[in-house]
Amino acid sequence: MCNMAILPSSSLLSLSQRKLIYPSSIFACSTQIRFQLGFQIMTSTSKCEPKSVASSTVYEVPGLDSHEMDSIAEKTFARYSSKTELKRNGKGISIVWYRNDLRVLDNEALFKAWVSSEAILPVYCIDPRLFETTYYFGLPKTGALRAQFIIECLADLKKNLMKKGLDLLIQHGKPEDILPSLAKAFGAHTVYAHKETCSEELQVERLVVRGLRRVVLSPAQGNSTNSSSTNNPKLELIWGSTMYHLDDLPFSVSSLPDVYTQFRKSVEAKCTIRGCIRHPKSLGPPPNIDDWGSIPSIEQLGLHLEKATKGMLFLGGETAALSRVTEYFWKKDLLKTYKETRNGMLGPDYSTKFSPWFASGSLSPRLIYEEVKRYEKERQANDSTYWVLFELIWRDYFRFLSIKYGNSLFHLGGPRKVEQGWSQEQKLFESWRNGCTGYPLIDANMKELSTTGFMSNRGRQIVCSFLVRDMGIDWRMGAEWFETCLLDYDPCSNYGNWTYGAGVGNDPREDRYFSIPKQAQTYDPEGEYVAYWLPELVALPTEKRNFPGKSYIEQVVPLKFGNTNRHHNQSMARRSKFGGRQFGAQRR
Ligand SMILES: Cc1cc2nc3c(=O)[nH]c(=O)nc-3n(C[C@H](O)[C@H](O)[C@H](O)COP(=O)(O)OP(=O)(O)OC[C@H]3O[C@@H](n4cnc5c(N)ncnc54)[C@H](O)[C@@H]3O)c2cc1C
Ligand SMILES: Nc1ncnc2c1ncn2[C@@H]1O[C@H](COP(=O)(O)OP(=O)(O)OP(=O)(O)O)[C@@H](O)[C@H]1O
Repeated sequence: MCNMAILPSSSLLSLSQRKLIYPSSIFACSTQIRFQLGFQIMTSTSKCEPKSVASSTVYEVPGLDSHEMDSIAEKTFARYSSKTELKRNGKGISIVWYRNDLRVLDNEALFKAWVSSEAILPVYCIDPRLFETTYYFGLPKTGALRAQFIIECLADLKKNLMKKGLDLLIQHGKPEDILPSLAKAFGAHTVYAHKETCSEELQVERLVVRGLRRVVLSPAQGNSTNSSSTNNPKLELIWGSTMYHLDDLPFSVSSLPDVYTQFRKSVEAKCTIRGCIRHPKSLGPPPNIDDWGSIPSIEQLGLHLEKATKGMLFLGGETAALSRVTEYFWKKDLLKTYKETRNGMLGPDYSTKFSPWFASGSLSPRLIYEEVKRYEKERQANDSTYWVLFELIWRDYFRFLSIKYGNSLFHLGGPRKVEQGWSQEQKLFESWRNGCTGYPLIDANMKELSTTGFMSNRGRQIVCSFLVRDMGIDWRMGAEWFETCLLDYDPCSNYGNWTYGAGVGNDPREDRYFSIPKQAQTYDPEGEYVAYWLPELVALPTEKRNFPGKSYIEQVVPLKFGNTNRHHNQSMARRSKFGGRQFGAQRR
């Protein structure tokens, strides 16, 4: 085992200190104005109306102080703990292998480990493969912003496990090396973990199983019911990443409908969502361990973050996740207007911002389901309260699709094996990645992504369409850049949405062109969003900010359909050359 020095809490960067650093060449955009003077942190007590947003505003998400967050977490833990006496009936030690499920609440792997043992050893492996490069284009596999977010998740998980009478063992290395050696050292009979669905993660699962097979436990340590003396620890994988459970689907996953609406209608009519797993008050004791390892700093991971001066700053961990739920649903009472605001781009409150915590597993979608139902009972039920669940069904759908379509999700032709010519022109791609295309709406979104690790759903659809349709660039380059940057990176949702956006997804009807002039007019009519990210546009009249002409950098490519004139809208009904429709407005 190789442990790194214990991280002093002061070395966890405070929210307002973060900014992703990339090699300077990536940001070789001469017109970029760095606006780093006198920024202001917005918290829940600040007025954060998008219209009055200053270019230097930093929004903490959630916008609550740590005292309030701790109190929210404590109350939520109490609400989601078991009200009845629960009994554990196992023997020996079991291991919980934490992966993308960095939470205590509604964690079935943790619960099963508790039931089946006398002591649980929770472990997280800092897998060096996560800090290598993306598959095709050699970009950083995990950017510094997401790495920092995960570091915070781990620190918070450790704290919450300790409150439950446990701890978190941090190990540096590959799970297939670490878990068998821990199972051997502790005589653990079972390793519990949440099941993943994409090939990189599945390969690790296979290697862990292989490693565990080589460990021989004594009959007293094992979980085998037969009398054989060759008793290996087992890997027990549990489904826990979706709102609808895989086993509850009304069809086998290989027969998953290729049209989302069919999937949604079918699960809504035929399935129920399971209640959250409720834990006992204490999950202890943990096994006796002298050195629980240390959470690495961002520098120890070989990455670097610069102090952030604008945009949203997310705090990792279950405590922050539960606090954001309380803030968005209960404190700010925003759930009731979600459907009207969800296509926004500026500020923390137009949408839930739950995705980074879903991706790290700090937040369970079933808990959100229960909270939506509670809100509907205690406050009101309307289209907006339903719509959050509607979007979560999309998330489920992409997860199930990743099982049905396997690696084709990552291949150029996608699940439909579409044959089409794509460009890999580096210069064009870099102008997109760096936010130097000459189209303010694209540039602002791309700068938001690299600065904060987040981009709105609206923005993601627009920049995806621009890259694949207007530039004709290989969509996997865009998907891999998202993989590097996104705090909420999830292979299923990311590659699923990219294949849809590129027109190679399983549903041929989801093949759409987003007209930038039309999108700008509809979603940023006064140029507030672009002016926030591109301060050089602030001085322009509001109606010119998205259409700055010569006062902004030159456009790197013409638009495929229509010009950049803001009155452009006549040609919207034309069919695209890709066979797809051109969309000026909302996707769904
Ligand atoms: C090209 C592209 C790439 C994307 N990559 C990712 C990704 O890697 N990880 C990720 O979580 N989402 C991804 N999305 C989906 C979506 O943009 C984000 O989930 C959403 O913007 C997160 O913000 P929010 O939590 O405020 O969402 P809200 O609007 O508040 O929605 C609530 C939740 O519903 C789910 N959801 C909403 N829209 C989608 C969607 N289109 N697909 C899947 N789930 C959805 C998310 O879990 C989200 O947190 C991508 C979308 C596009 C177009
Ligand atoms: N979690 C993940 N995140 C990103 N990419 C993933 C993930 N899991 C699997 N992939 C991608 O799945 C693909 C698997 O490729 P691999 O070579 O193993 O299988 P394949 O189907 O034979 O592909 P190919 O024919 O392109 O070589 C790669 O593109 C890999 O990046």
